[in-house]
Amino acid sequence: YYVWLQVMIFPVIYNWVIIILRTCFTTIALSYLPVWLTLDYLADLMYMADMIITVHTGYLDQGILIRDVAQLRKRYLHSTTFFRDLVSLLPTDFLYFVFGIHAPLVRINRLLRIPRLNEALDRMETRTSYPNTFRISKLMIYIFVLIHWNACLYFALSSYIGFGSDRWVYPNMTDPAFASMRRQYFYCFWFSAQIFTTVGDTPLPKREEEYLFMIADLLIAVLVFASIVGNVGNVITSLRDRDNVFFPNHELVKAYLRSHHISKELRQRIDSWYQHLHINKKIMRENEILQQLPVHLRTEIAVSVHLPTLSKVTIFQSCEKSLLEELVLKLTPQVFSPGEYVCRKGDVGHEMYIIREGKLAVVADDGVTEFAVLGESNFFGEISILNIKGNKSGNRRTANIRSIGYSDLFSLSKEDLTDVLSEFPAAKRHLEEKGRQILTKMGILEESGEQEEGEAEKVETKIGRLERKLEILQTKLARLMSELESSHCKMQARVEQLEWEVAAIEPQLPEDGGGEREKGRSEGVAPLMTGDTGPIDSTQLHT
Ligand SMILES: Nc1ncnc2c1ncn2[C@@H]1O[C@@H]2COP(=O)(O)O[C@H]2[C@H]1O
Repeated sequence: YYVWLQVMIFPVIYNWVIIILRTCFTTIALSYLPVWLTLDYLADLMYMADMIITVHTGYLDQGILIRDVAQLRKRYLHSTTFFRDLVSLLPTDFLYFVFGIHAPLVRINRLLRIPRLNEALDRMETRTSYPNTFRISKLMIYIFVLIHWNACLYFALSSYIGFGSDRWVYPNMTDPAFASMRRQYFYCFWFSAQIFTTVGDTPLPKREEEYLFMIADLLIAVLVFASIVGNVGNVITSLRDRDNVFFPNHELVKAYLRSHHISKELRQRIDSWYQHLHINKKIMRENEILQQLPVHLRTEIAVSVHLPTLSKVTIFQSCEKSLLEELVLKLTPQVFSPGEYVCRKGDVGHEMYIIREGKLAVVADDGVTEFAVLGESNFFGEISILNIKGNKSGNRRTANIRSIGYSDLFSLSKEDLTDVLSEFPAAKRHLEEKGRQILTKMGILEESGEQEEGEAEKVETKIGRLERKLEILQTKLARLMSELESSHCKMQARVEQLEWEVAAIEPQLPEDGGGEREKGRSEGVAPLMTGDTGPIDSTQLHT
């Protein structure tokens, strides 16, 4: 349907441009008559096909897609669209027999199909990846059609007043320079464009008709001019807004730095950081941008953008997809400049980092000795946030990490990491193992801590086992309770039934039946009835 809408742009624009052209420029109309007639009927065929396609196009009714043709037909036939479509296809061409073939104005009803053009352009605008370019192009098309109509009307008015009768109208056709068809159209278009762009370099009108034409044109021109300015302004604003959403606002930061007399060197570093972001299209505020989307779509986007990076990270390679999906939404992009420290030894750790791009060095306190170089898909900063048992440095950073060039990292906060790892113990063990290796190498891992940890682990396993057993026992108890309850209910029903049966037998017993009963009682037989009508209770029955 979307493709068809795009196809429909052609016949609609054709009618909007050509009908008025042929009406006003009779030479153009008559010279290419066979071409125009062919195109006319081709456009009519497309109009017809459009009506058929509309009947077969489903629509959403309270979120449900209706595709039933009977329903679709009913809806279309009862709509104003159908009426308008029908009028736009009325065979007004028969009026050629009355007004002659040189009166294409009889087809003016074809212009009624304009809503189709608007619908097509609206849909394209929402789908295009370049909405601003599209908006400007759309505006240009509208302005072109407007100038074209005005050009045609100017030529028609000139013809009515008389070509060359004064300086304002179209020059006399006897002048060979103005006789050709192309020159006629281009001159009129140029004249009309001059008015609409408010250049105002047109000859002064002489007659009242000319004044009226100019006044109407100038009024429209004001609107055209305002809409051009407004639209272009909107495009510029939306481009700036987009930049401000994608990247931190540079202008604002610059103004702040200036007002606080920040050193030139630092300002330059900040400028080059901004430059790096823009040139390499490093979007810093992904989470904010995607915030407006529903969670499932946000996850899908984040997964498709970042999963390739995450799945290259060793600890996450063996992880389930669900862990990565959870993780991916919690990552915050960060960019570090050359020579900048990501973390310094002894600082309290609040987050760990995954390297997306770039190189970072693990450096000694002298800032020169490099212990290791970390590259793409490596991670660091996990030791201080994992609470590894026996880690002498506690929650402090164990090393200095410095960015060699520009480095593009993902940071993951301690809270988010703890959240995710609580559900994925295998990944936690993996991370801790790597941390422990580094700590052992550095000699800052207490053995007793490790043993303690081992014991703690054993206790944890035992607790886990006991918890599971307790759970099983609880389930069994619940089952027994429900069985007991159901047998109790059955018993009660049985007793009630017996009561009714006894009550039914009672009146038929012989007179001395009471004596028998007394006898039975004295012999120790449990009584079934406490009175003549009173019910027995279940405890009595049990005894
Ligand atoms: N020798 C090393 N090789 C690789 N990474 C290291 C080395 N030493 C420290 N790190 C990492 O550097 C990080 C500094 O902060 P953390 O102590 O939180 O966690 C540390 C480790 O992830």
